[in-house]
Amino acid sequence: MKIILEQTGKRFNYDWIFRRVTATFNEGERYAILGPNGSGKSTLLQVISGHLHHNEGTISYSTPEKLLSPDQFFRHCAIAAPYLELVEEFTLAESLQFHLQFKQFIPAVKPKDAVGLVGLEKSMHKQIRYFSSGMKQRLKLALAIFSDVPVLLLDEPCTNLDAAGTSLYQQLITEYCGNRMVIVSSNDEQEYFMCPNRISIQDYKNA
Ligand SMILES: Nc1ncnc2c1ncn2[C@@H]1O[C@H](COP(=O)(O)OP(=O)(O)OP(=O)(O)O)[C@@H](O)[C@H]1O
Repeated sequence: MKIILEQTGKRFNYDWIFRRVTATFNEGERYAILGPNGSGKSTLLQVISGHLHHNEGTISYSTPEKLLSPDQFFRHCAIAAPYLELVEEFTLAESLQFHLQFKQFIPAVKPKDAVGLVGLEKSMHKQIRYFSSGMKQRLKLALAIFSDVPVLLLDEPCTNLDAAGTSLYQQLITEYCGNRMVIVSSNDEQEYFMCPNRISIQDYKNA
């Protein structure tokens, strides 16, 4: 999978959040989008994911075989982000079952083992509405990182995690991301420790 942004810009009303972003995201590489609070990291990640439309420039998605239309890209990526909510009425078991209808897990992770890998085995039949914020985040990370897709998009992945949760996140990235493309939006080094490629959103302000 390759994602190419050319002269891409996004505005909300009359405010340009970023302009003229030209970047290539290559198969298997890891990228961090960096910048202070409110600078537009999350907006850029949402534009890349297709959740938000850009206002100028282009974004293209391609596999080695073909060009994908933007509405096909979601099948090839998994996202963990604070604004993507879990279904509160589901139990953990139901959440897992629901997710697996759309995206299978990587061969290294059997669905029955996934919950234990993120320390939630005791909550299998608890409704998500009764999960703590850190438990919800562990589940979001599991659903994204274990999904068998070539692109992982992670927005502030350690939000609400304690120190043990943060080291679990780092372990999951190290053990399960393999050769997949990972793009992290963050201002915390612990979240983007694995990303040699760094994009500063500040470079695209007032451009
Ligand atoms: N739906 C929206 N309508 C109008 N403005 C928005 C909307 N979403 C975000 N913004 C604005 O866009 C700017 C960038 O927000 P964004 O969430 O991308 O920043 P961020 O760099 O991810 O911040 P943080 O580090 O605090 O998460 C902010 O000024 C924000 O108020």
